[in-house]
Amino acid sequence: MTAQILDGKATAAAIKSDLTARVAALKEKGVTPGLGTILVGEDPGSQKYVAGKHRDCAQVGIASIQRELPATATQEEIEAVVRELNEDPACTGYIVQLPLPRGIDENRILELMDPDKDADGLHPMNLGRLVLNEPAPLPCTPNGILTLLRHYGVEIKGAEVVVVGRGVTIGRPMPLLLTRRSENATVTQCHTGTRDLAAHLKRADIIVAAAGSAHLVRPEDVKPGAAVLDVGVSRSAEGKIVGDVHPGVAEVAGWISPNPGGVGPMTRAQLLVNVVEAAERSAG
Ligand SMILES: Nc1nc2c(c(=O)[nH]1)N[C@@H](CN(C=O)c1ccc(C(=O)N[C@@H](CCC(=O)O)C(=O)O)cc1)CN2
Repeated sequence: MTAQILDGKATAAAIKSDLTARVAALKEKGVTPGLGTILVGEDPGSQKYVAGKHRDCAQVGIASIQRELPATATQEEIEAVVRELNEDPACTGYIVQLPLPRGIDENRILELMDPDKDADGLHPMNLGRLVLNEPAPLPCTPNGILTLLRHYGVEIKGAEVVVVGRGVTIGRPMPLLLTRRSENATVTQCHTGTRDLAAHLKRADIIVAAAGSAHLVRPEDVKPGAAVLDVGVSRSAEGKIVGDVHPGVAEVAGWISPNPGGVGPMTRAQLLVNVVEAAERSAG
């Protein structure tokens, strides 16, 4: 039997349709949400993701503020743009597209952001709030994954979840979201230091593969019926996306997120949710 598709594109479209109405209601109250993006360098992937974020904004009525700097930009030059967006009243929320070029202190840039304008939920204060179980904007990819699982009725409560990867945008925050009382999953975090990845994967009801290692999760590693979310992005010689999940996993899993068309569109939708929620808070 072939796995059911966790269709991120369709689910994101439904979220955007709801947000369009909420943005219209905000505008009637005199509040126009505005998303700022800071893109440093010419990485084609990052350029594509940022362009997608602004396309989404146009669709739902959010204003766009785009700042681009060359790959040669200094720490001080990037920080100056962060300060500018902190002060700009038209910018109600913003993101710094990651990764930043080598040599730039990413953590210092994130720390400089106004936490109330942090649309990615990656400011240390907001990550701390997540640890402390306080309200905060949630990191977009992990929250998008949860929304996708809920949308398709995949049982999270009590599930054994294996998260592969420990990056700041997905791997680190994902277990924090999954182990909240509202989710109540049991999480194992695997990474390059994990001794027997296959043994962990075989026990999982839900796998979140975010290692960036092509076809790391093989069909023989997956428990029949498991939900498998493919977050990894590697590129083939022809420039096509190759995920962390081998295509043969679709014959074993109960649910699978396509890549592209799964978690990526959910990441973008969740960013818009964060922007609209921040604007709604400011509108009172
Ligand atoms: N500041 C941030 N930087 C990065 C984040 C993030 O959440 N905040 N996550 C990733 C990149 N990312 C968002 O920025 C992102 C990745 C993928 C997609 C997406 O829609 N992908 C499409 C395929 C696009 C393609 O063909 O290349 C899909 O999966 O269908 C959106 C956003 C790292 N940086």
